[in-house]
Formats: sequence, structure tokens, C-alpha cells
Amino acid sequence: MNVTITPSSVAGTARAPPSKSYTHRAILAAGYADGATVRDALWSADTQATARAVGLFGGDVDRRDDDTLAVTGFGGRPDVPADVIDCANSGTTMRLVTAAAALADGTSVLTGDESLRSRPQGPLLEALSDLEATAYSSRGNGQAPLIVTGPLAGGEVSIPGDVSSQYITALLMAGAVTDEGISIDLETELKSAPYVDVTLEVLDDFGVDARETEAGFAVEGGQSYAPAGGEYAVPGDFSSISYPLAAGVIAGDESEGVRIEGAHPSAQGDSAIVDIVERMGAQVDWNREQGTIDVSGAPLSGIEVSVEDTPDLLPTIATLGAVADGDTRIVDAEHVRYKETDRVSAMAEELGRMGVETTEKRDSLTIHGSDSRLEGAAVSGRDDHRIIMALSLAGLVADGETTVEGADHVDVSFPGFFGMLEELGVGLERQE
Ligand SMILES: O=C(O)C1=C[C@@H](OP(=O)(O)O)[C@@H](O)[C@H](O)C1
Ligand SMILES: C=C(OP(=O)(O)O)C(=O)O
Repeated sequence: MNVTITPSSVAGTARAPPSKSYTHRAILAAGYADGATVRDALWSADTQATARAVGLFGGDVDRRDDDTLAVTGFGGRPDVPADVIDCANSGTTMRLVTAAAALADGTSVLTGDESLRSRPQGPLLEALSDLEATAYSSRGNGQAPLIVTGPLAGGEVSIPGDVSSQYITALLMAGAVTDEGISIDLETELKSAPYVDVTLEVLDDFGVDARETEAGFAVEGGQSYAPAGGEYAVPGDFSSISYPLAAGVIAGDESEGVRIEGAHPSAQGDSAIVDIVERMGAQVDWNREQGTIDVSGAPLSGIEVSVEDTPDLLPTIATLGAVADGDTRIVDAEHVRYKETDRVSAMAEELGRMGVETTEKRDSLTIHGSDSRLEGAAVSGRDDHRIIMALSLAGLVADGETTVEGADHVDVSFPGFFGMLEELGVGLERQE
């Protein structure tokens, strides 16, 4: 599907979809448990991949209504899967499920789509091998397809922290059900650190004790997963909130503006988007108790932003920078190159097609807002949900129409994205 966006102003109320990160963890944690009801869950292509894996491990995920999942657990140790585990486009699924598969007393095979089969898994495979599992890439290049044979012993392991925090999450979640537990020494500083905080929060909610240590993180073995009252509720997703928020900032109707609901505080680092748009000059009112954010259109100025903790915000910030006056420098961005696409290059090149000047370095992207005039163009969504959503925002304020090619991939994290834009008053046309 291609989507053509007509320049539009936005007004009204948008509801944040549930958090993808919390939903993945809750589904898998419920799988490690005897089961649980996961309320307000995100049901997207990525979270369905984690649900499929729980099914192959001997559990079951039954979607009761739009957002309640009844999960039957596999009770600690997964069964040996009867089929290949297809993680589709989801890095989180592949990392978390690879470590879970290493607990099984037999062999699991994991694969994914072309994008996922190009992402780095080597450090996690090495860590699992150090813990007595056999874990390797079928092509010997650290990328999927992956072949994992358990069982995994506990112990001490070291791993780099600057490729993906998901390796740490994976080891902590699996480590809780090993006999000895796992203690993780970080070989480098940790990037995307708030995602490990999300993991610690979910583990705690499922009655599992894990903690930060001087060297990294540690989890005791022999623990059982069980959420209080058998239930777990997922908060709203701040990476997804960044899109209606940015839309309100760059294209908000001056009199009415945009209200976002479902924006309760949690461990998500991406709630930094509220502070980022404020620093750029937007007026934002975040009522944390009510979980609402109100925003209206404002002239923006370029700023410097580190995405060390918040890699998924880079595409949104790049679009904001294209609209802002002056330079927006996005720094500490190297790990953003290891996502569904190399998002640093993807945003530089696709915004370039819309007339935006950028300077790309290995670790940073500078958007020269004042030298740019956003022109409507045909752009490629690169089969990457965040690139598609960020380019669609740019289309709201470009001169002329913008066509985003391959726009169906928003189903990875935000299936209702284009419907939400329409409800906010955006003129758009879908071409199947
Ligand atoms: O653990 C998670 O839920 C995630 C961690 C981050 O990845 P990295 O830790 O690989 O940077 C983030 O980009 C991804 O969208 C979700
Ligand atoms: C990078 C992302 O997810 P994952 O790593 O799970 O593919 C994302 O949602 O932007």
C-alpha cells in the first residue's frame, strides 16, 4: 500500500496505542509463568510474533477482545518447538525468544524477514554459548537464521552494551528460570538503557527479582513468574505518542490543537519526546495523573539531542528538525543504524528527496532546517514502520502532496496510524 498525504492541519484527540516493548515482555513473562491475563495489550505484527513463539514453546495466546490476551504459560522451561520460529520483522522477539529457546532441552530454529535476517545477533549467541548452550548463525555471520540448542546453565557472562539492550533483557528474562541465575558484565557502556528499566519493571510486576549491579545486571535463578492477581496491564507507547505529538507541534491547529490520551508515565525513555519538543519551542501540557498531553502548533528552533537512550525517536526528531529553524543535531546515534533499516541514512536520504539538507556522520545526523523547504515527493518507507510514520508527518507541512511507498508496515507497531491521522483531520489517500 502507498499512502498519499495532502498538507493538512491537525486537531482533536488521539489515543496512544499500548506499548510494544511492555506487550512483548508481558506475553513472554506470562509464557514463563503458568499463564496470565494481559490487558490493554498491543496486537501488532511484532507482538503477534512473540505470541507465536509462546505457542511453539507449549503455551497459548488467545485474544479475547480487542486488547485482552489470555495467555497460557509453558511454565518455566519451554518445550522444543515443533516448527521454525518466525520472528517476522521483530528484533525484540528474536532476541528475547533466542534466550528462551536456549532453556529448552533440544534444538530451536529462529528466522525472520529480510530486514531481521540482517540485524546483529552475534553477541547474544556468544553469551548463550558461554553459558553452555549451543547457539550459532546458520550462515556463520552472526545473523539469523539462528540455531539454538539448550539447556542453558546459569553463570557469569560478559557482553557489549552498545549494540542492543535487548540482549540484556533476553538474558535476564531467561536467567530467572535457570538453576544458578545469570550475572551480566557489560563490556561497554549501555545504550538504550531505559529498555532494561522497562524489563526490570515488568519482571518485578511478575514477581521476579533482578537488579542492576556495579558491573551490569544480575538475576537469581530458580524463580517463578507470577503477576499479582494473575493480571498485567500495559501502559501507552511513548514511541508511538511521538507521532501525534509531533503532528500537533508542526501542523496543530492554533485554536484547538491536539490532545493525546493514554500517556501515563512509565519507565519508557521515549517519554523524553515531551521535553524535546518543549526545548524546540512547543507549548506542551502533560497531565501525568490524567495521562493526557495537550499540544498546539508552534514555531520550532533546532537543538542538539542525544538519542543514546531513545533510538526509536530519531526519525520523529529528524522530521521535527526539517521543520525547525536552524540546525537540529541528533547525536549518539550509531546504534540507530542497527534497526529495521539504517535509520540514520534512511531519514537523511528520504528527507533529502523532500528537499531537506542534512549532514550524516557515523554517530550523528544534522538536519539543516533553515536551509530547507519541505517539498512534497514520492518517498520510500523502506519497509520500516518508524520511517513511514516520520515521513508521513513531513508530508503534513510539505509543499504539495507526499506519497509514502510501502506504508502497510505501520502494522509492526501502530496498526491504526493512518486512521488516527484521518481522525485528526489529515487528508490522505491509500493506494492498494
Ligand atoms: O527492548 C525493547 O523493547 C526495545 C529496545 C530498543 O532496541 P535496542 O536495545 O536494540 O537499541 C528499541 O530500539 C526497540 O524498538 C525496542
Ligand atoms: C527497533 C524496533 O523494534 P525491534 O528492535 O523490536 O525490531 C522499533 O520498534 O523501532
